[in-house]
Amino acid sequence: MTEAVRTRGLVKAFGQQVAVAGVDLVVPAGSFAGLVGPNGAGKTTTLSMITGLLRPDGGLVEIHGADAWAEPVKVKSSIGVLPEGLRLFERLSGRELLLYNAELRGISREEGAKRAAELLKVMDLVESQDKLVVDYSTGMRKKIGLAAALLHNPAVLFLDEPFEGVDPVSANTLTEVLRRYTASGSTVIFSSHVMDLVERLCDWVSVMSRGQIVAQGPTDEVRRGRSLNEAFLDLVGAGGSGEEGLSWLGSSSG
Ligand SMILES: Nc1ncnc2c1ncn2[C@@H]1O[C@H](COP(=O)(O)OP(=O)(O)OP(=O)(O)O)[C@@H](O)[C@H]1O
Repeated sequence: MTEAVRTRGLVKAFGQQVAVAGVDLVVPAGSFAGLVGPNGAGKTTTLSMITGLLRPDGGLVEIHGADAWAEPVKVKSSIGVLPEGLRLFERLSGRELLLYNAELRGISREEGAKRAAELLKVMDLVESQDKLVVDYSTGMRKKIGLAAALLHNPAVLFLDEPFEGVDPVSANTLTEVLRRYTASGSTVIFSSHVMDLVERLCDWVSVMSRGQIVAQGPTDEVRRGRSLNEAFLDLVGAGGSGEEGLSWLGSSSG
């Protein structure tokens, strides 16, 4: 198995708060991989350390065998990132954003313009290509962010909650684009809370809880005959039963 991503003992604390407590994440090349976990499990922190946005306190990140923090230029040229919060260049139009990204990535103007036009078409953003990104809706921002992340044809694509705020038609488009991309041997890793989506799309899943990987492998092996949602609840604990407290809620006697 060729590994697209491997982390060894990845650690990050914010003051007293240990966000990531020794993560060994593995994703085989060519996977459509899901990273799932409850709120605060450490998914964003882990993805930020893998993609060079946040320096780890300890541990190792390897992308296709290269140390991401020792060889940042080499590794960053081979990855695409759709980060949480989507910090984009707001005062550029969608088309300008893609052309600027192409230039930053060292792609020729002609090739950049061609790729930008194709991506805008696939993402159904042709009509909005001259609108400023600041005026884009949430879903449009996700789509232009994904287009920018794909422009240089990276070997590995990291997406933090790519489907959040995206309408079903656009989600279908994104899915098709990503499926085509992984079918050619590239790797997608995305974080999500939507278990049905992860179960439907992903052939590999890593489950995080309290800063650690609690299960990881081919989706069918992690599910073991259950739905992914059931497996997830078993693995991370279903949390509060909801039977205690809130006795006042729903009472209409007052
Ligand atoms: N910059 C920061 N400063 C302090 N604490 C942080 C910071 N970033 C993350 N944390 C803490 O680290 C823990 C993990 O956060 P993280 O955002 O990685 O979780 P997550 O799994 O992505 O959660 P969610 O699903 O809610 O997005 C949380 O307890 C969070 O409060």
